[in-house]
Amino acid sequence: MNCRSEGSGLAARSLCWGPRAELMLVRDVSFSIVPGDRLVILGPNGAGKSSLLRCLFRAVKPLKGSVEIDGDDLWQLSARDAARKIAVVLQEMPADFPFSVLDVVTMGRIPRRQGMSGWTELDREHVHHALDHLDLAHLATRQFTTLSGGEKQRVLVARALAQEPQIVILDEPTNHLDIRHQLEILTLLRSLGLTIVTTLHDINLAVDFATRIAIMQDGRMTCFGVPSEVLTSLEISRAFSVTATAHSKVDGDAPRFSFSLTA
Ligand SMILES: Nc1ncnc2c1ncn2[C@@H]1O[C@H](COP(=O)(O)OP(=O)(O)OP(=O)(O)O)[C@@H](O)[C@H]1O
Repeated sequence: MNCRSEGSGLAARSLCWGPRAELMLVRDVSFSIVPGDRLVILGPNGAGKSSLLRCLFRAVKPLKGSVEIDGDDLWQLSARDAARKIAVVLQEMPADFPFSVLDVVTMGRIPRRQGMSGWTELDREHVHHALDHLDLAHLATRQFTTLSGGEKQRVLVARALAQEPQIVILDEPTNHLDIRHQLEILTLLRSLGLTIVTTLHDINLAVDFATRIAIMQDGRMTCFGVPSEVLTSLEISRAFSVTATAHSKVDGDAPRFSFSLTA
């Protein structure tokens, strides 16, 4: 079975959202990515990154503006169609979550289920393929709550893959992962050919992973573009209020950075 897919285009048009009209957490955000793009959203704590993601995967409805998938307004799609197109990997998971790893990954198939029918052979194939892909087959019968943070993270990515989405949206997918698993998960995501939108706090990981970078500050997208253009010492220093020093820029690639507190 092949996990590769085409991905979908995704766009935000003058997007605004907040829990109430006088508290806007996403302010007039516009961007557009094409199928197969990997957009990394960077920004300081509280900049509105997770709030923007929530708009993109239809958890909250924009107060103004719109989100489009392949030119279609996200809110004109049925919830089921949206769930088939977009898979989401978040941090939060209830502590009392009495399911096995196999159960959790199988949940990724729910948007693909026909009526009240049981799981098909195809469903099982996708689930086992996703478990194998994330090196989780040996944990299939374990209770999800007994896993380490890194193992849980891999299960949630496997659930997303089992869904056969065109777009995967992830909030800090490398949290809890050791450096090897961070690199493995980003390499895997990159190999899928899907459209990916993710937040990351590690700017140097973002350099290698992203085809597009966005920087958010105070609810606004202050920069958007290819990593080599957006990730400059000046922009990073400005956004994060630190001194960012660029190292070893080669052949038009974005450089790596080291950081220190600004005196
Ligand atoms: N429902 C809400 N009501 C009030 N304030 C909220 C609500 N949701 C988020 N906030 C606040 O809005 C700001 C942006 O939150 P958000 O989680 O989008 O930021 P973030 O960039 O993802 O931050 P982090 O990097 O710390 O995860 C934060 O100050 C947060 O406390």
